[in-house]
Amino acid sequence: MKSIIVATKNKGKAKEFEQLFFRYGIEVKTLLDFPDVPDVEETGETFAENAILKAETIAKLSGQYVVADDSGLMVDALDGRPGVYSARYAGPGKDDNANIDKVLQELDGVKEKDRTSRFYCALALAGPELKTITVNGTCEGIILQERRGTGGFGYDPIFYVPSEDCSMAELTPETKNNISHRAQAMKKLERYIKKLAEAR
Ligand SMILES: O=c1[nH]c(=O)c2ncn([C@@H]3O[C@H](COP(=O)(O)OP(=O)(O)OP(=O)(O)O)[C@@H](O)[C@H]3O)c2[nH]1
Ligand SMILES: [Mg+2]
Repeated sequence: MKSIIVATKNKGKAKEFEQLFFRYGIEVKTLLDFPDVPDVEETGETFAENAILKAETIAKLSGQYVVADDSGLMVDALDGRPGVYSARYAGPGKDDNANIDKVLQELDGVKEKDRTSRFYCALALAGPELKTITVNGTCEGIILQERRGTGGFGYDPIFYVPSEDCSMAELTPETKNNISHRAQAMKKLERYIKKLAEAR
């Protein structure tokens, strides 16, 4: 296998997956390369359900091996929100900035020790003659009072990573791809990816 489809229309994720799969010599195509493919509705109640939904739908359509990512931010003081609704937290049509504003507003007055949170990533691998595989990864952090850094995407500017002493948006792409929830999940998928890479 020289290439794989990652069933995402998120440019930030697409970039990260290009780098993550490059390590295995695999080229990534995303749904940004196939603009006519309709959105897969994320009707699941969990990250894993949504990742399976996206991977299996696109695998069926394409007949190829597909990885899908469903991920999000879970804030303890908000009972785990934004959670599976992370991409659309501030409402339909709103962007990353509006989502960040909503989280900061909801945490207004909450002390640092109570601003604990984590990013969660579920990955599903689906394809011909393959029982769909799901894995997950997490990354622990603290929600900052204000934005820091310009890298990454989504909630990265307000997500402080204690082990690196900076926000996720201040990390180099290489470091984010070594420590992130997505990187942790990819490590668990590694042996399956390697097998597929060798098989074709
Ligand atoms: O700061 C962040 N750093 C990350 O590393 C990260 N990973 C996920 N997220 C947030 O969670 C949503 C996923 O929702 P999601 O899995 O449905 O993806 P999406 O709708 O953006 O694209 P698609 O893959 O479904 O096409 C995203 O939009 C982001 O708001 C992140 N935020
Ligand atoms: Mg989505």
